[in-house]
Amino acid sequence: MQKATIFREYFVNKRRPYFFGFALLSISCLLQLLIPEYMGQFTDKLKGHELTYHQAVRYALLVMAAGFGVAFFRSVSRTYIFRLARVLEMEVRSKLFAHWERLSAQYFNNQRIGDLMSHAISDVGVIREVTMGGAFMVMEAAVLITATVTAMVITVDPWLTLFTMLPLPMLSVLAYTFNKRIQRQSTEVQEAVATLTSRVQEFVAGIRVVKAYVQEKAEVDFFTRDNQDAVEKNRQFARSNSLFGALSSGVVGLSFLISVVFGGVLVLNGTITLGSFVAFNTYLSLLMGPVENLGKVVNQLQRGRASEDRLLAIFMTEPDVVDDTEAVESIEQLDGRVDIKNLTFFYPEAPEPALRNISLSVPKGTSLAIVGRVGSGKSTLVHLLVRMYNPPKGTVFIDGHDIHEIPLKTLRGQVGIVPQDPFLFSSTIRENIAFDPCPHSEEDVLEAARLAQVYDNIIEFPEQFETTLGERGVSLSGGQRQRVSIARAVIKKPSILIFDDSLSAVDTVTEDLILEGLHSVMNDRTTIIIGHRISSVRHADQIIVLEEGVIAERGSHESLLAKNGIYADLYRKQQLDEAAEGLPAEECVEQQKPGMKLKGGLAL
Ligand SMILES: Nc1ncnc2c1ncn2[C@@H]1O[C@H](COP(=O)(O)OP(=O)(O)OP(=O)(O)O)[C@@H](O)[C@H]1O
Repeated sequence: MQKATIFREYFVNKRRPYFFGFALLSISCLLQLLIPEYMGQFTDKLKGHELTYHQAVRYALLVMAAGFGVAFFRSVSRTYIFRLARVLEMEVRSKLFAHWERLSAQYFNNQRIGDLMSHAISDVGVIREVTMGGAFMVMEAAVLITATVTAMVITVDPWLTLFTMLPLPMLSVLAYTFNKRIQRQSTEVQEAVATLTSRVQEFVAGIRVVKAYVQEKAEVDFFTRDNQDAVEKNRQFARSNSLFGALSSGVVGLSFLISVVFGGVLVLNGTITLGSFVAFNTYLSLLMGPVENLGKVVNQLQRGRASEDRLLAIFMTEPDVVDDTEAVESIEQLDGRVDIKNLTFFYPEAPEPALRNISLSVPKGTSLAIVGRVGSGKSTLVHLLVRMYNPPKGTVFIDGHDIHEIPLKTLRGQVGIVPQDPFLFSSTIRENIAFDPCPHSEEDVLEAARLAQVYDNIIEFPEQFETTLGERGVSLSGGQRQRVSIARAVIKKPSILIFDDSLSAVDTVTEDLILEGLHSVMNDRTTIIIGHRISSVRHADQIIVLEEGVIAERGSHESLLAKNGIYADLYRKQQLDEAAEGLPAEECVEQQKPGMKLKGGLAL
């Protein structure tokens, strides 16, 4: 996108409606010129004692009619132009949202929520102000200044007009001087507001952590500091604006002084009539508003440019995960065979790879479990399967297709991922579960909830599936949130189902019930499960152990125990932990659920 396209494109596309609004506004401006003319005639007649009662009433009515005409055409054109700007505001905001939706997870990793909100609200608002009030003021100033100065020259005196106009170029000098300062301060105000917004957002999202660590006072101090900073930035901005306004008014006042002194001399020596002098000063008062507005418009345009630059920077950010040119539209269905060949993956700008030389195969309908220490690359590996980030070409294959050949819509429609963070939207439980482009029946929602072992919890709420969740699902426990998140993935009946450590907040009994329940729907589908508990992964057809991005061990539960390596070590530690709690690892599940013996594979 080229520079300055938001305004340019908009004014080019809307040139006809703007021309119509401009025509209406011009009528209003021209009607305004009648008033000084009538005032001048009235004064001359009055001074010459020629004014009859009838003529006085006529002048009063003419001035009133002109006033009504001005008000009517001005308000119609204003409403018309303002409505156009509101449409632009809506369009830019929608375009921004749509663009954000196309950007990758990596983009959002590097952004503060407050900044994003400031772009969506403040910057788009400034764009609207420029095309609304700004455009209106520019049009009014252009017509009114041209017409008024012409009328002054023709109907009163060219020299008086020239001298009176002399101070006005100083306005341009002022605008130039204040130009940079106001633009910089506008950016600082936006940034301060963004910081404040981020602070509030983080505080609300992390309220439990704040309370648990008794950080209320520290948080209030941070907030107060940011709040004061925002006020100070706004104060500086307002100070520059009002100084600019005051100096502009001073310049206009100087014009009035010249008009009164020089015009008075012209009246005294008989060059112009008293009526012309009155008309001249009335013309001058008509000019004051638009000339002052020009100064405001300059400021507004500066702010508009700053906002436009920030928005263009977003629009010019190319999404790094898109359908490749080699994407094959005809791939609409996936069976679920996963092959990874010599995959080495670096996060952008990371010096070390997060994954090194990974090779593995997961046949359709089987299960793979991934274990490993914190930060060993487990989530990275599964995120690459849904192209949250781009794996190198020729490394990740599904059903034999390089993942880059699979349209994103197919890939993400057929691979269900239950993420580590079970984020829920502030809507009903039903809407959170049926969060899929494909419509789902009532029965599908209930079945998904049953499979995820959350049905019994939901029906205990007074509004059951219609229960509205607060932001991040605060009215649910961590385990319930995880299970609603599982229901959201299983309702899609994906060909590949991925659990990214998403059974950590449920007990081992519920975990087994979930896995066993899924067995019926996942019989010929592929499952990948990341888990820290051996109980989550031990039944998988194959297990890999990641260590610093490398597959350190692979095999079945039994073969890995026999190897007596990292996996066996982990297993022993977990057994000791559970024994310390008085609950032998294996006996625990089997004692609590007599008769339930998981079948081969991952019980899926
Ligand atoms: N978006 C990112 N940008 C840069 N580096 C990242 C990003 N996400 C993860 N990493 C790094 O990649 C490595 C692997 O992270 P990953 O989240 O895959 O680990 P993990 O095994 O899933 O850890 P955990 O068990 O804590 O979930 C870590 O060193 C991490 O710091």
